[in-house]
Amino acid sequence: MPSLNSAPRQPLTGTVKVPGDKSISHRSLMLSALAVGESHITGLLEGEDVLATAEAMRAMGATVERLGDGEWRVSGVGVGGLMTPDNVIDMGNSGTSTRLIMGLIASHDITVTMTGDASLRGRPMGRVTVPLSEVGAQFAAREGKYLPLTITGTRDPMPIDYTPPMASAQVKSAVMLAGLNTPGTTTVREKVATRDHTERMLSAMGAEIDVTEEDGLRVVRLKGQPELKPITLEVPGDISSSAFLLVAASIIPGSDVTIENVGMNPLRTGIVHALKAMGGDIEILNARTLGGEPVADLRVRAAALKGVTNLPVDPSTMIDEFPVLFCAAAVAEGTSRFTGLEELRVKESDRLAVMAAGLKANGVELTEFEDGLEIRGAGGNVPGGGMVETHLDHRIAMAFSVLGQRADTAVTIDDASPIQTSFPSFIDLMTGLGAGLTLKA
Ligand SMILES: O=C(O)C1=C[C@@H](OP(=O)(O)O)[C@@H](O)[C@H](O)C1
Ligand SMILES: C=C(OP(=O)(O)O)C(=O)O
Repeated sequence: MPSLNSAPRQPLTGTVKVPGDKSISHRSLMLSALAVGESHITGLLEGEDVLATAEAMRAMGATVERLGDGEWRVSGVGVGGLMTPDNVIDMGNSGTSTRLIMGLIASHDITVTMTGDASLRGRPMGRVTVPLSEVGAQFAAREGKYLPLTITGTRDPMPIDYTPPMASAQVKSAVMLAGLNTPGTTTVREKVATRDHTERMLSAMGAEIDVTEEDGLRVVRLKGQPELKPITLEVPGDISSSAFLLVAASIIPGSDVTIENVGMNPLRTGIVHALKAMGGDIEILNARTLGGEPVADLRVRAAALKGVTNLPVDPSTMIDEFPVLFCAAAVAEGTSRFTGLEELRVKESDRLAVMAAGLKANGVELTEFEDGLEIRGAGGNVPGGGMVETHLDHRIAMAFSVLGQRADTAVTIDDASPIQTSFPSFIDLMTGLGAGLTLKA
């Protein structure tokens, strides 16, 4: 369990690319595994979460091969062609792999047992077992809702019309993916629009998928049992990974960083708007489209950030970026107040409680609410000197690596290993730009 020491070194300067988008990488492997023919993917994120998806799709019969750095070839089994794996599948730390693959299995006549690490085994699965039971799948889960869990899909799936009670792209996608091998039309009605990578990719692969606005809801309808065409896809850089660089360069005086090829799907760009609302200096350059998704280069320069009490963005457009945004608020001048964030309590860790504890340990003043945090910014360096417990959460480890760059005394992160799940090159990339990050065995 290597710990990580974060202390200021020099301004961040340079031009970099971050690894491929995690959400798009997962979906590219799952959907190409169901296509008829050979798909070719470049820029795939080779973090542990996506590798867990690759292994699971292989275990269920697809041919998934790594050709080189980020370059993968997948031969699909066709919609309806998944097979029962000959062992338990281990999803590691990845909620997205678990919930989306449960959707795929639900409408296949196969049985799969899934497990994961201590973090994943504590995350709620009822949010997907409830709608997937309506489809006809059966579940045996620990305490009715946790991994390890055995799912038995049905040979006779029902198309459902489902309105998820929470804003979750994973729940929406699980239901849509179950709808793939289901006759008739599967419908999901979202109260709040969440990331639409599943919809975009299914449409690019030839599925009939239709998105409308009805009675204030975003309604997605998928016609079942399409033949999916294979894809040739270049995965854009992950804006959620870029967020650590955006905040770091904003708060470290003298920084000037350009991140090339960042995915700018409008349902993911909340962090850019949030930082701008705090006085951040971010330029969006060279906007273009790549593989059905908008991308751009982002130039970020240091700025004197101000606290924000009324964030002008929907939380779902930056849900994984709140830990690092809280660190920006800790350094900003004035008080920030973030609410409507109850979903953060069911991520890899309880991100409200774990961030509150780590910030307090480093001298930041704050109040924790049921659904958010109020953070009283230092208007400059935070005291630091604290030990942060990451609780197997990559975003916590990376957020505090960023905060340490504006601390009077170094910040220590107890365990850097979770960073491997989503951003394996994080420490090298940050130190290459000028950050002071040191791993301790
Ligand atoms: O669909 C996806 O790829 C994801 C959806 C989000 O989860 P929820 O659906 O639980 O909000 C996000 O936190 C996760 O990192 C990736
Ligand atoms: C919540 C996250 O991922 P997952 O739900 O896939 O574990 C994340 O990456 O921050």
